[in-house]
Amino acid sequence: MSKPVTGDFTKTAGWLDWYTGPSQPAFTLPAGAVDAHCHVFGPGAEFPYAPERKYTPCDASKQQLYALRDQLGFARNVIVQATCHGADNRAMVDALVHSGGKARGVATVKRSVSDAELQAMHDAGVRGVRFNFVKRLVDFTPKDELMEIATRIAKWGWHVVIYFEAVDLPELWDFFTALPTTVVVDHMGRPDVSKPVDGPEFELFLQFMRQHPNVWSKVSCPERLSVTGPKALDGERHAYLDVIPFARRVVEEFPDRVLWGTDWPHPNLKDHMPDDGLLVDVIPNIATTAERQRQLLVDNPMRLYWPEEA
Ligand SMILES: O=C(O)c1cc(C(=O)O)oc(=O)c1
Repeated sequence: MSKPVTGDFTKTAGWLDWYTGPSQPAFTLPAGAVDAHCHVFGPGAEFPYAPERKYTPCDASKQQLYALRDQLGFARNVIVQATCHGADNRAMVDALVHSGGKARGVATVKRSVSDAELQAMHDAGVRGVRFNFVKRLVDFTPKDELMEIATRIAKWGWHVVIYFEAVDLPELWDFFTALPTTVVVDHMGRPDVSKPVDGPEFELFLQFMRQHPNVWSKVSCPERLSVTGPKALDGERHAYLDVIPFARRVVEEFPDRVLWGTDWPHPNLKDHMPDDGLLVDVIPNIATTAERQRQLLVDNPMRLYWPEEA
């Protein structure tokens, strides 16, 4: 893979660029596997980063994403609008239309979005909107605006992706449970994995899924959630052992409502940048049978993003 650059923009201090030359995973992905959470950044010279962004990344282009897809053995991608592009979805949509049908997307929109714009995004392959509640990433959007958007996009059969921190779930519960669509939680609602997997905080998240069959979860981002590692670097094929009980619990209880994604190019990691090949090798530790792996990587994402083929 080519090296990361940042054209016209200055990266946030301490920014870690994505890992070049990832390992070949030891785990062979099932045929038709979907990387259901990844991003494109710019390139900034072509698709400028949003003025209201909270970080400036290195560029991570569609060509670089698709090279990674092919190397790791994924068949398709779901490209999630990154907050550094705000509600300007051009980079993500451009990646979709140049994917040869192998990518679908999740957008960020404002109340002012027109039906014609939603239809154009649908035609390009967008199938959801993302609502972000992580305070370091976005400014606050009133819940009535978000509910209005959710009600509108439901007409296109889209779903809502939510990103929040575990401590904020009680306050957001009423809003989340009132959403009229399928709801997909990013990165298991960011559990604090130094707390017990059977403790009250993670139990609340499991209750959220148990009580609401429209709620799905991405069991992604061990590299972001891990406290004790070991890191997916230097040939380590048993990485992030502290996150595995959390992800495995979700996969075992809700096998038909889980998704997995690389999260490439891994925005805002401060500690290390994982080798994406070694990150793929975490999958068989969280989905431990061939059937669970096929549900996680093929059946579930196909049902949500390519229902016409599933
Ligand atoms: O935790 C994060 O920093 C992060 C950021 C973004 C984004 O900026 O869109 O997306 C993610 O999935 C995770």
